[in-house]
Amino acid sequence: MAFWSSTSVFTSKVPRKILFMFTLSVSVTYLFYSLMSCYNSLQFPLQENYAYQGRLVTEQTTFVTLREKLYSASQGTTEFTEAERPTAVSAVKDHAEAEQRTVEWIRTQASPTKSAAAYHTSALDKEHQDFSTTDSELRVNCTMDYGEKKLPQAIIIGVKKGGTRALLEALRVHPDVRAVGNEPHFFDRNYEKGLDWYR
Ligand SMILES: Nc1ncnc2c1ncn2[C@@H]1O[C@H](COP(=O)(O)OS(=O)(=O)O)[C@@H](OP(=O)(O)O)[C@H]1O
Repeated sequence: MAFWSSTSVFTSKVPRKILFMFTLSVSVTYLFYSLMSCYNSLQFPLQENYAYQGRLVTEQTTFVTLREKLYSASQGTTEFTEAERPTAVSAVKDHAEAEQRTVEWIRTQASPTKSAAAYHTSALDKEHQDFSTTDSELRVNCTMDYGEKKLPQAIIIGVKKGGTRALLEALRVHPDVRAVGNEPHFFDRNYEKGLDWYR
């Protein structure tokens, strides 16, 4: 009595060439869908974004280093040299002034009437309390690599091909605007990662 495995019956009836083509097409299809599903993680940022992010990290690192040094100096643990002190103080002051100017600008732009201005001012103050990193939190929340992490003060929302990238690049030109390098897609793709990821 002869025993035939199902595989040998299959291969004996179907030409090997067709079987090979079928296997190949299934593999290619599988590979294609795998690439499509992880398309986002495979998206490489543009070269200029690398350059921009490099500049951003350098600036932020310098600022945080100076700020921490100043804090340490105020606590009496770090000594600035006479040459370093004026530069450090003015860098921190410039950054703080830039942040203040941005907040003032938002207040004036977003508040056409006096009552609305009062409303927005209190709302902004509340938001500042809720979301901003305080000086005491700064030492816990900031990393030396990425600087001070904050939630955004403005969000660009738009459909695909709606020109959001052009708007982002135009806003980025303003010296007081700090914009992300790539679109973070927090609300549509990364919402479950939470606010800590978003910062
Ligand atoms: N001002 C203005 N007027 C007309 N068209 C404009 C404008 N700004 C950007 N664009 C065009 O918008 C397309 C890019 O949109 P997005 O940045 O939203 O693209 S993306 O979906 O985020 O990838 C992109 O279109 P395509 O070149 O066809 O891709 C841009 O050329």
